[in-house]
Amino acid sequence: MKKAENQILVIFGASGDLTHRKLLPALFELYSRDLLPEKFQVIGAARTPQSTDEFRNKQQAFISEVLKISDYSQLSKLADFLQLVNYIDFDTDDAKQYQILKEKIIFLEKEYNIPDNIIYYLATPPAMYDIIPINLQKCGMNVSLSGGSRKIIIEKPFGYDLESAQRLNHLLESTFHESEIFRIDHYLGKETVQNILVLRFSNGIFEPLWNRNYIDSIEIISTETLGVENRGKYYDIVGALRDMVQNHLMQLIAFIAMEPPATFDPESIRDEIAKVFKALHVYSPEERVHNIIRGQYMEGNIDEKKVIGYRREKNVAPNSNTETYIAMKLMIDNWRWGGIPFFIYTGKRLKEKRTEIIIHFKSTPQQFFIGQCSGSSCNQLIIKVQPDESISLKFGLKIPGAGFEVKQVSMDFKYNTLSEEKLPDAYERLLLDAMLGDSTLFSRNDALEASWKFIDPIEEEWKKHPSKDLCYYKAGSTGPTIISNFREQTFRYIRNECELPIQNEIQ
Ligand SMILES: NC(=O)C1=CN([C@@H]2O[C@H](COP(=O)(O)OP(=O)(O)OC[C@H]3O[C@@H](n4cnc5c(N)ncnc54)[C@H](OP(=O)(O)O)[C@@H]3O)[C@@H](O)[C@H]2O)C=CC1
Ligand SMILES: O=C1O[C@H](COP(=O)(O)O)[C@@H](O)[C@H](O)[C@H]1O
Repeated sequence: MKKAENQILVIFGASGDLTHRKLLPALFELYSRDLLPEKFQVIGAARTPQSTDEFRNKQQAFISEVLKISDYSQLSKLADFLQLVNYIDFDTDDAKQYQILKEKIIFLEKEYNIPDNIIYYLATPPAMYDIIPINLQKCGMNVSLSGGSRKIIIEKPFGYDLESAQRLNHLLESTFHESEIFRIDHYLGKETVQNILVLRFSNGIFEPLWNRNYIDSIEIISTETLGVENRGKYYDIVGALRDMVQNHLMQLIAFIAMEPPATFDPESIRDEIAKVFKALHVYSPEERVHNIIRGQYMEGNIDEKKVIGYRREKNVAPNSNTETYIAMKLMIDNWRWGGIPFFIYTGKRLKEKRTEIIIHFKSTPQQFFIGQCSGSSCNQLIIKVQPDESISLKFGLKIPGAGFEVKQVSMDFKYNTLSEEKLPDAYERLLLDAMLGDSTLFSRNDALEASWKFIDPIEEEWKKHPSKDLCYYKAGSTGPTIISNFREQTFRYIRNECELPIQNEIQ
């Protein structure tokens, strides 16, 4: 495995949730697998006053809890890793403090003989995504005068709408080169998501079938049992459409729907992703009513424990109309997918945590056999992204005995049969790729803007009619929607979960 160049990683927002739950555990895993650069230092920066030793002690506790480390050798390895981690008190808004950060970087470069290669990670609230590049530029920290490299990783949400995304893109591109900008979407770091590309482009049997002639419809399901946790303030402004659909689920759609790239290099792949987003059918207001359903969770039970409704969550407006659930039919207006619906479902406080892609193939032209998969097609390809990662192909076979009765059976591949090792966390892969300068699994500006062009009209419509058609569902349920009839491909509310009057049902 190729090693990244020697470098320093600066994490802005180092005292926050993302750093201790994802970034530092991922770096420790890379360290344990000897994948970090030979010479490497981390500088954590945030306002909370604390010494490097205090920061290391806190991270020791966090990381061992997150990774469930208890044995002595692992704990001692963790202590060694934390020697690479430093902390400075830092306010992103205060331009003078960047000079102190610069001096710290120069000190570490000299002390550990690290060339001037710096990677900045923005793990702060999104409101700081513009001030940090501006101040880095003011202090000359966005370029290296000695031929070293600069990179910047930006967390989601990347913008709030098309205009803010364009503004942020413009600002970033005026301070860093596009090849130095890494817009992270952690779904692309998931092993099972990357495998969609390998499944499609290394197996000759799927490509001839992978189009409107053989595929009937595609479902993408991403449900969670978690509520908004301590992120009410962020979530109440954003909602499920911006939090999950605009980024993660659209990336899944892109991997399923994209054309084979000319070559397997980052730009060719990202060209194809952008083309999918540009081909998304933007609904007229009339079409929208029939193709998008939004919901919000009420109180209910998750794992037999009572949980509160969304409107009573901390930092959520008591009369909030923010959606915590989306069911949506998308169409891609191109030659491969014209007329084929992509159904997506995502929501919080649902019955189970599950992310899955189901490719429904068309049925045979005639159905000869009794029980032929209950009248619909026998053939589905199911890509289980998480948990229990697997790929299954479903088909119909004869039940032994007299006659020709058909039963749907399954050929299953489970990831845990491939290796004893647990699958790496998405952030491990993405941090490593960014350090290596490989942008394949990061979003490009044009694709992002195209995705906002699809999302914006929906949000604008909801802004005009904040509570219209908002449907409520009980926490712990399967949500308010089913596809009532796969052949007609229409959504229908599940009556007992939705408080909408019957006449509002979507036919
Ligand atoms: N947590 C998660 O699982 C995910 C988070 N994200 C994104 O990552 C980013 C960080 O999220 P998260 O860690 O949850 O947020 P937190 O609120 O937990 O952390 C924010 C961090 O920013 C620091 N900060 C805030 N203001 C300033 C400032 N003026 N100067 C310097 N540091 C500042 C805070 O520390 P202090 O108060 O000490 O300054 C803290 O370290 C967000 O943009 C979020 O949307 C994306 C996907 C998942
Ligand atoms: O980015 C986000 O993703 C998580 C879901 O991620 P997963 O890897 O657990 O599927 C979601 O809970 C969160 O609201 C969203 O901001």
